[in-house]
Amino acid sequence: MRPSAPPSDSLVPDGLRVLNARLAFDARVLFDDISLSLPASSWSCLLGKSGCGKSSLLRMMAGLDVSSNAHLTLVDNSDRPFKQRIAWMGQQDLLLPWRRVIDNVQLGAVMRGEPQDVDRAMALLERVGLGRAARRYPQTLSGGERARVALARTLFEQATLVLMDEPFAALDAITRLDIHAQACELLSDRIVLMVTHDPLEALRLGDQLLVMRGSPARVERVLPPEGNPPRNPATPAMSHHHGELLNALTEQTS
Ligand SMILES: Nc1ncnc2c1ncn2[C@@H]1O[C@H](COP(=O)(O)OP(=O)(O)OP(=O)(O)O)[C@@H](O)[C@H]1O
Repeated sequence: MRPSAPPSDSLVPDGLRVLNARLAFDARVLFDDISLSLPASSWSCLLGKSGCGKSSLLRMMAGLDVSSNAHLTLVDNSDRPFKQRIAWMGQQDLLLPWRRVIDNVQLGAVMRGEPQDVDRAMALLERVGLGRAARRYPQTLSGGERARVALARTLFEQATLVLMDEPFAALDAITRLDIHAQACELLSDRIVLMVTHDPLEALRLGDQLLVMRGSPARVERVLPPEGNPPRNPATPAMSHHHGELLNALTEQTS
């Protein structure tokens, strides 16, 4: 296996630290004392066996109520409350079928009772290649187009931290490659933490690869391949890293 390093302890300027994350359901401790650093303008991909607590960790970071025995501290150098600086993108796009695409992009503003900004929403739709679909309803779009609308809605939020829980899992392989490239470019100035089950997706997009394993789970960093994301998945180096990451995911730890 390639050299791995424990999550860095240093505070990253303009980045984010998660400190002392703990989650238990009754007597079952999923993880305890997990700390990680998420650097500014970077993608961190979180992998691990089903049930190890990846989604729960993300939900805890989003400030959602996961368990009475859930705790973590988020630290960065901004004074604005975290809840105002977090965007969420999940496996389901959660587009409202009765709202046009342009209105779905602005949904966050509507729900918060803020003024809409049609020009900015339109500019974002143009950036994801869907300017001409602005007046359509979600059910008239393909899965890939819906995912791009969800991406535009995430961008509309102007959040510093973007939490993604398997956002591309439902897409076919080719559409996924396309949207990887787009998401990578459009979210390059954010702190992204993405849960994925797909090692190749993590290797393509991750500046940092975080593997949760063990019981209670710990987080270990696995070095990503050379080069900047989005990396070409069809290279010998990627195949090599793919094998190593699969090994890291399946190796048993106490
Ligand atoms: N409210 C709850 N009460 C009891 N157990 C729960 C509750 N919510 C989640 N769990 C358990 O916590 C564990 C972690 O769930 P979580 O969804 O975070 O895992 P995950 O690593 O994201 O899994 P997957 O990769 O399959 O999505 C699971 O075993 C789940 O059954």
